[in-house]
Amino acid sequence: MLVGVPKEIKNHEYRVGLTPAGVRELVTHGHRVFAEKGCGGGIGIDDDQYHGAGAEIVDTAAEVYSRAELIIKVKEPQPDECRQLRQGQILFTYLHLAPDPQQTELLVASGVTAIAYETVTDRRGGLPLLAPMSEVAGRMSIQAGAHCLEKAQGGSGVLLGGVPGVERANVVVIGGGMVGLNAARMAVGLGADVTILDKNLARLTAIDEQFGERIKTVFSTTESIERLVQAADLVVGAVLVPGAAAPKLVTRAMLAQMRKGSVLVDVAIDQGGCFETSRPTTHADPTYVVDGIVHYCVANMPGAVARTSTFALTNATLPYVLALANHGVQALTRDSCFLEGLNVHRGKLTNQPVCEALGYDFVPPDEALR
Ligand SMILES: NC(=O)C1=CN([C@@H]2O[C@H](COP(=O)(O)OP(=O)(O)OC[C@H]3O[C@@H](n4cnc5c(N)ncnc54)[C@H](O)[C@@H]3O)[C@@H](O)[C@H]2O)C=CC1
Ligand SMILES: CC(=O)C(=O)O
Ligand SMILES: [Mg+2]
Repeated sequence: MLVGVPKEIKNHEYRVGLTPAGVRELVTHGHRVFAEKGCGGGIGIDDDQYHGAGAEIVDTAAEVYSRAELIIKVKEPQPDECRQLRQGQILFTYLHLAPDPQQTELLVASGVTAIAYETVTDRRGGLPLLAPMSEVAGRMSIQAGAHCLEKAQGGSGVLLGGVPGVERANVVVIGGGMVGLNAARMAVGLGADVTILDKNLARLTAIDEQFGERIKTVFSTTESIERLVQAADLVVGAVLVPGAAAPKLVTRAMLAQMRKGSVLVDVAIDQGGCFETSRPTTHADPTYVVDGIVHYCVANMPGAVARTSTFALTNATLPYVLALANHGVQALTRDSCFLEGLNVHRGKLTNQPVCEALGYDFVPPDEALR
């Protein structure tokens, strides 16, 4: 198969969908890889390394899109990228369609087969291609939050771990999955007082077993969220209902009860955000203030630590990339968990929560592929 790797164009996005190690695997399996000039430059991998691994370096993204049958990316295609996709081509990347009607419309119109990293599942019900970036974003959420709490950033001037004689900060993490667990781990490490909420009791039990008395676990209801957010210095939004738009769990009214300068970090922003007052921001301008509360809502947090993130992501995606290159869309029909990644195929929308969020007719993925 002809595989293409364009350079990412989203704001401050330096990750790349395939490393030279991945190129080498593909080439060894008889595939050809077109890598856009400079695609790995942001993480210190130069064109010579791609070329040495067997890639053909092409000058423009347009050339990658016109020649490749399988496009490997990191972020959702931007409108200019969507317009270069075509029927018969496979796109494999993060999509996050539920909060993004424009991208959805463009992908449907293009006829492309679009497979979303974030909805591929595994046999244990996990999200193997979201997990590595959730680990990164969860860990980053606490360092971002700690920075936002500084006075110069508009924060309340609270140090997460306190010091002897001065109490530590209250960190509340809503959602105890991959992001939440990693956020909690960092917050505990910095000495904060950490509470984690989830509505899945099995998650709370697992966290309790792992952390013991170092973390408080609380069942997530409107009442518990309202009560805990009031006293929080830093709230991390880490919920997910796979594929669906995130539920709005912290309302604008709740902000009025918080101390001015407290911070909300909405990691779930890529699914629309779980705070009523969230809107997506970029690494160039990551925060804004509503009712005295600092909001950090960057939709591609791992892009800031692009080198770590690229290796973490491509370690997870490579087996799937190889399966697609070897078998085309048949790779999906051979593996029901991989099939759950299919979001768009030849003008049909094949992910139910996305259809519900955006008002499209749902076509089951196996039916769409028939
Ligand atoms: N902004 C960014 O750069 C990044 C964002 N993300 C996003 O972070 C979000 C979380 O991802 P993961 O932790 O991997 O998902 P996950 O599936 O591992 O965990 C989500 C957790 O939320 C819980 N949950 C659902 N509804 C809830 C509610 N009403 N109250 C409390 N908990 C609730 C679930 O039970 C689950 O334990 C996703 O939207 C993901 O796309 C992930 C990586 C990077
Ligand atoms: C998961 C995601 O959206 C990201 O890594 O940017
Ligand atoms: Mg994102």
